[in-house]
Amino acid sequence: MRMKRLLVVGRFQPPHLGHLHTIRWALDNAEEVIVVVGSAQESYTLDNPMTAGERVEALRLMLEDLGDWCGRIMIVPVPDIAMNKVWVQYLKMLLPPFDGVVSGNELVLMLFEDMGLAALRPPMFKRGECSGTRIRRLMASGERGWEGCLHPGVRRYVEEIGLPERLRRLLAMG
Ligand SMILES: Nc1ncnc2c1ncn2[C@@H]1O[C@H](COP(=O)(O)OP(=O)(O)OP(=O)(O)O)[C@@H](O)[C@H]1O
Ligand SMILES: NC(=O)c1ccc[n+]([C@@H]2O[C@H](COP(=O)(O)O)[C@@H](O)[C@H]2O)c1
Repeated sequence: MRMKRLLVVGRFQPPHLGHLHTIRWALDNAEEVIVVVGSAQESYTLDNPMTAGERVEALRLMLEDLGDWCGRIMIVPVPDIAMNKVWVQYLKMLLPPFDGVVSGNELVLMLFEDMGLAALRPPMFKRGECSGTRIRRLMASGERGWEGCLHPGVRRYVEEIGLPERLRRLLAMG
């Protein structure tokens, strides 16, 4: 049965084609999708180089391709909290009502299941290539090979904000 509203949770550092695949999959399973930009307080670190605002902007560029579907998607940045047990309650306070989550993250799936909500694991898309960790590692070491995992709009955007250079400098700082 199609649900009313599902969350897609991630850090989106940066948003890549695997994420686009998962958001499409969530839209097949729910009338509306809320893309939760997690760890919104983080920026300018090797694991979380982009600000929440930059991630929101990049996601919007990527989701433009979904055309009319865009009206069914909300993007909400959410800072982390120290207490995992009440995280889903915290999301309930911040967001419109939702039926469950789409995620490949074990902790996220467990926290939603324990609250009696739907916890759906999406199929992976080119996981070997489309991984935030891999993309950031290549950028930080000045290598190419990450471009094909990004939507053209996101590719242009990360070059505009100087993300590869930011990662190189963060790596050099140690
Ligand atoms: N290649 C992929 N195909 C489909 N879905 C993906 C893919 N990569 C990530 N996802 C989905 O996006 C969610 C959030 O992912 P996240 O932002 O952690 O991306 P990531 O590439 O795994 O990043 P990182 O390597 O930095 O942890 C995951 O739980 C998963 O559901
Ligand atoms: N206690 C919390 O704030 C809490 C718990 C579980 C997941 N999260 C967040 O959800 C997101 C999950 O995304 P990833 O799958 O990219 O790790 C992360 O930003 C993570 O920090 C936060």
